[in-house]
This record gives sequence, structure tokens and C-alpha cells, in this order.
Amino acid sequence: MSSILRRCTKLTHSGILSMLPGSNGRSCALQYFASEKRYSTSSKIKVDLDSNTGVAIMQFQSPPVNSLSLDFLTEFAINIEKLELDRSCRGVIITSALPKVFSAGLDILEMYQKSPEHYVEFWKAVQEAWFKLYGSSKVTIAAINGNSPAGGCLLAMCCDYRIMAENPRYSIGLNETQLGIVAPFWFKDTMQNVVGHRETEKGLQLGKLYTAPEALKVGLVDELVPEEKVVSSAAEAMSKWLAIPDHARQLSKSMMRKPTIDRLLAAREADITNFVSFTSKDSIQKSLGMYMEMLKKRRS
Ligand SMILES: CCCCC/C=C\CCCC/C=C/C(=O)SCCNC(=O)CCNC(=O)[C@H](O)C(C)(C)COP(=O)(O)OP(=O)(O)OC[C@H]1O[C@@H](n2cnc3c(N)ncnc32)[C@H](O)[C@@H]1OP(=O)(O)O
Repeated sequence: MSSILRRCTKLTHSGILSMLPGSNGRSCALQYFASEKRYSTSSKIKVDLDSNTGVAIMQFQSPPVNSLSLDFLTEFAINIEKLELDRSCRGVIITSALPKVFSAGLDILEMYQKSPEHYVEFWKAVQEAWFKLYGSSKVTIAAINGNSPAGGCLLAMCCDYRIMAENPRYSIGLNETQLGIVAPFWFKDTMQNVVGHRETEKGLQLGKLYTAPEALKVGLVDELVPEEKVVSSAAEAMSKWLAIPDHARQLSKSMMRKPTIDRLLAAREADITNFVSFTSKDSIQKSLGMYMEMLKKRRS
């Protein structure tokens, strides 16, 4: 991994990168990885695995805002699973290829005016993505290079380490209550495991979107770096995590996360039933419809 950084630094200093269109530290890291094995090319997510370092970089590329649709979540779970089974992969960096947004969270259209059967399928995909990422034995690092509300925040919180662009206009948090909906218990558990009980209680009730500096202050993210350095800093952090023997780190991770995972495993079906009955309520549909309208108005 340090070879990646040395190479990025060399290129930046030599000015070669500045000759490339849209070049910056972020694209340097991406270009380096891109020169390695293209692991998977699906429409919404790109994965490159560097066979020398064992580090995969997963880029979300689903315009306009990387919302977590059924298709996106399915692709995501498949990719994480594939990497999990690949013994040559030791770590995964998750980031966005789109400007200004890491992920806008669950795709609201998947929860709006659809059939109960659709809600079941969608929620299973949300659960599956969480199981795969939260339960991954690999080192996972979120390189958060844009806004990351709700489900986007959940994905980042599932990772072992979070690095966010220090842009104060970017925010992250579980803002569900602002939409008139409620984050399920395992979203809450995941947040509580990151920032503790008190901050989760405040954050969840208020549907708080933390600015990048606020997120650092409460421990929702671990580092803030200039936007162009988010991916190279993630690569640097990764090298530290990979210096620990895998078996010892993996057992420690599993020991910390197993109770949280077991809790959803035991309540998987009930959680789906809750989601479907909650989402199907007229009042919830009305709230979601109003929220989508608000997003559109804000745009115009
Ligand atoms: C008690 C039992 C409980 C059981 C469980 C019950 C309930 C279910 C809980 C479900 C948990 C939900 C989790 C979620 O993740 S909900 C999603 C929350 N997400 C948001 O609130 C983010 C909304 N979006 C934004 O704030 C912004 O879009 C942005 C991410 C900051 C990006 O801003 P900007 O670059 O200015 O883009 P635009 O706002 O202009 O958006 C571009 C188009 O994308 C559409 N959009 C945005 N977000 C979403 C989304 N999450 N899903 C679907 N579509 C989205 C937006 O409307 C624009 O569309 P247009 O081009 O057609 O106008």
C-alpha cells in the first residue's frame, strides 16, 4: 500500500497528474487501482482489485445520487460477497465516483406506491447488504467524498474506519425522522456501536445530519482530509490496518460485531413484516410523497 502512496506522491510532484483532465489526489489513487485487475464492472458499482496489495476499491457510480435501489443493493451484496470469498483480497475501500455525494441512502422510490411484495423484496436486499458488509472479515474503509444521509450513513458506519472530505457542506447521519419514518433497530445498533448511546439517542430523534466537522467531533467519522485526498488517505489508513495479522484482527472484529448481527438474524422475518406494514401505512406514504416533492422543489 505504501507503494501506492509513493507512486501517487511521485506523480503529483512530477506534475504528470496535473496534465490529466480532472486530475487530483483522488483520481491518482483511482487511476492506480484502475491499472490493476478490473474485478467487476456492473452498471452501478465498479470494483478494482490490486493483486499486489490485496486491496479492492469499490466505486459507486449510479447517477444522480447513488441511491440504494433494489438493483444497486443486489449488485453491492454480490460484490462484497465475491470479495469475501476471494482469499487474495484483504481490504476494501468504498467510495463514490460521483461528485458531491457518497450515497443519498435508500432509494425512496422503492418505498413509495409499490406493492407489499415489492417492499418484501426490497427490504430483504437492504438486510442482505448490511449482513454482508457489517459481517465482512475484510478491512473495510469508507472514503466519504460527499453527502451521506440515512442508508448512505449506514453503509459508512458498517465499515471499520471512516475518512470524510473536510468540506463543511457535506453531511452525514441517520435523518429518517425528518422524512417521517423510523430507522429500524439495527440501523440504531450500528450507530450506537460507533458513537455510543447518548449521541445515537440525540442523532436518531432529531434526524440529525452532522456536518463533516460535527461528525468528526462525535466520532461518527475518524478523520477529515481535503477532498482530493480522501481515497489516498484511505489507502494510507488501510496499510496500517493490514499490518495486523488477519486472523487476530478478524476474530476481534467478529467478537465485537457478532451480538449485533445475531440480533437481526433472530428477528429477520419480523423486521421484514414490520417494514412492510409500516411502509404501507397511508400516513407513511404521505410523508414519503411530501419529502420527494420537497426534494424536487428545493432543486427548482
Ligand atoms: C418501527 C418499525 C420500523 C420498521 C422500518 C420502517 C421504516 C423504514 C425505514 C427506512 C430507513 C430509510 C433509510 C433511508 O435511507 S431513506 C432515504 C433518506 N435520504 C435522504 O433523505 C436524502 C435525500 N436527498 C438529498 O438530500 C439530496 O438529494 C443529496 C443526497 C444531498 C444530493 O443533493 P443534490 O446533489 O442537490 O441532488 P438533488 O437533491 O437535486 O437530487 C437529484 C435527484 O435525485 C433524487 N433523489 C435524491 N435522493 C434520493 C433518494 N434517497 N431516493 C430517491 N431519489 C432521490 C432527487 O429527488 C432528484 O430527483 P429529480 O432529478 O427527479 O428531481
